[in-house]
Amino acid sequence: MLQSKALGGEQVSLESIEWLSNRRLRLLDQRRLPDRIVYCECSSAPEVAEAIASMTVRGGPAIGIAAAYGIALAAQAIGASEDWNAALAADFELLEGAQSTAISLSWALGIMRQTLRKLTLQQDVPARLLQAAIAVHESDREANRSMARFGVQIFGRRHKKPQRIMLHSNDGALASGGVGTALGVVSAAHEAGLVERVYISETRPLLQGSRLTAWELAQAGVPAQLHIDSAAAHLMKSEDINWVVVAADRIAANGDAICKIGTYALAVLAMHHGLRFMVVASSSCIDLSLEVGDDLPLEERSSRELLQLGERNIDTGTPVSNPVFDVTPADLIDVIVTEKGVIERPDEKKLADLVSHRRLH
Ligand SMILES: CSC[C@H]1O[C@H](OP(=O)(O)O)[C@H](O)[C@@H]1O
Repeated sequence: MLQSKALGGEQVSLESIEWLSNRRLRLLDQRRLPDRIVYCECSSAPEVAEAIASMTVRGGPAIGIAAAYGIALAAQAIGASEDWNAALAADFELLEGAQSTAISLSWALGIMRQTLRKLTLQQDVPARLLQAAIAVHESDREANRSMARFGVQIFGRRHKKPQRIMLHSNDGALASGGVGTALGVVSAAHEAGLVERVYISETRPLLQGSRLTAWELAQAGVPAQLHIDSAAAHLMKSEDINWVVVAADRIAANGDAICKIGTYALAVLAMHHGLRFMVVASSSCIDLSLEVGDDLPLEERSSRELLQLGERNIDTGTPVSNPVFDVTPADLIDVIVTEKGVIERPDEKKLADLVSHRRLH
């Protein structure tokens, strides 16, 4: 069990998602962290869909796991049916529509659909769907461990001295079913003595970096400092940083990575300043049906995220653009770390090989 302390000092589990025995899904409300520890309990698929849309639960893998449990909740509420596909159709559609960028959502729901197709009416469908959701959760936990191992090997193999690493957004335990993707690699590398310092960008407008990553790394005892997003270039120029390490919500067939808004800028800056650029994501994030990253419509969120400053409304009537993801071209990515192995200088063939094999190494 991953533990952490809230700002008030009480011990808190970093598990952002927990299935409770009374057929409820408990979510750590990530909007309230780090100063408030608030849980919300879902008992239906619509409640889970709302938790995803409102970013109560966020982060690609965590969203997929929550959606899988959402189907389990729906099946338990139905109890018995002569036609489970029809009975669950609306819940699947609602959950699929809750977020459109993180492929983990559609991937997890695909696993649930696949499970349902293999079940017969003589079987306990609600129980089997819950088992499938638990398996989705556990497979992500294990994938995180594999990615952390592969990432540490890269740092250990290439570098004699501990590294300085820049992070963006939050891709740790809160955003996953285990230790996280990019943050899992960084935490494991720190335990191996391979991290000198981490530079965390606050990640406006929802501050995934300053609220969540800073909180996770403080609990892990990783030396880190926080900066505003627009300080990244200055720090790369003046601080001898070695790596940028990020997660991806989706990876196109040619290796373009769709990640949190601001990641593309960091990749361009990393190229200019001679830093290496690592993307950490499970192989299920690779979308071979998406030829290039720019083919994916990028999500925009409400202008309120920019115009509501605490109690203050700073709306001047100026039109707002609030894209929440962007595309980092494959040629700016040095290495993609997945649970199956590592791809250096990603390209279409290497990604297709990775997807078709159980493991690369
Ligand atoms: C891929 S998991 C972490 C993922 O979460 C962030 O997005 P959001 O906070 O909007 O869910 C960011 O895109 C990271 O890539």
